[in-house]
Amino acid sequence: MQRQPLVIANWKMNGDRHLVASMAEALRESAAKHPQVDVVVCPPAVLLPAWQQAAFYDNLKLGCQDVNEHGHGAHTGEHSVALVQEAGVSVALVGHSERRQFYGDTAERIAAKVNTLQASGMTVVLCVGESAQQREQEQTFVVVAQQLHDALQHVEQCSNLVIAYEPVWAIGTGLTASPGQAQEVHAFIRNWLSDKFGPAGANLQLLYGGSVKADNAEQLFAQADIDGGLIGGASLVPEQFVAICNAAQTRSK
Ligand SMILES: O=C(CO)COP(=O)(O)O
Repeated sequence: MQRQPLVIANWKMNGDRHLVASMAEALRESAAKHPQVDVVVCPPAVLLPAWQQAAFYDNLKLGCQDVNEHGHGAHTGEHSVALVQEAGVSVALVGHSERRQFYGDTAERIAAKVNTLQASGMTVVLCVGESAQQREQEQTFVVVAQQLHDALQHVEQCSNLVIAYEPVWAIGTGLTASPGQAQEVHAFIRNWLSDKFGPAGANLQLLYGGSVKADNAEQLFAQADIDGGLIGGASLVPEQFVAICNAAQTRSK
């Protein structure tokens, strides 16, 4: 079965209403050039209403960068699944390395978030990836397998699940994994998912993230097990992001 290409913008703590307007317009204008590509934008939560107001096209969805694992209550500063859904969100990133490193996303919390999201029917984009030191010590596969195991240990069926491989050393550094390095880990992840979930696991969309730009996207997306990208810096520049969406379209041909 052919997997639909998918490109996700992670704006992190960047952007404003003007960028929402210019990005929405650029995407709308280019939509005809990437009709087979699912595009998701994950702005900071306060910009979700601005995105909701911006005109939409069929394959564009809204995402959030994180959610709280609890349903509601005294969790100052946090957003529940119900709150982000109210803002039009249907896709959530979970376990981004910045949240793992700096904002207390332990393996247990990540698993709890995955479970809460799965129960809601939202699409989970689980982020995994090794640090530079772990790669040097040849721990990449061990680390990625452990992260997958920890996050998915209570998950029995894998609908609405996407895995993003984001090597920490490639995020925001300009150091992209080579297509070969990225493919090797994606193939490993696909095997792992196949072992756990069977054919449905083997057919999940897998994304690469880490310094994807307009000029390296096509080569990365051409790899057998890479179905698209999770884009940080380049998702803040309309021409760059549109070019990356166009590169994903070539994959589906
Ligand atoms: O962390 C990322 C996306 O989630 C990748 O960020 P960059 O594309 O800026 O390296």
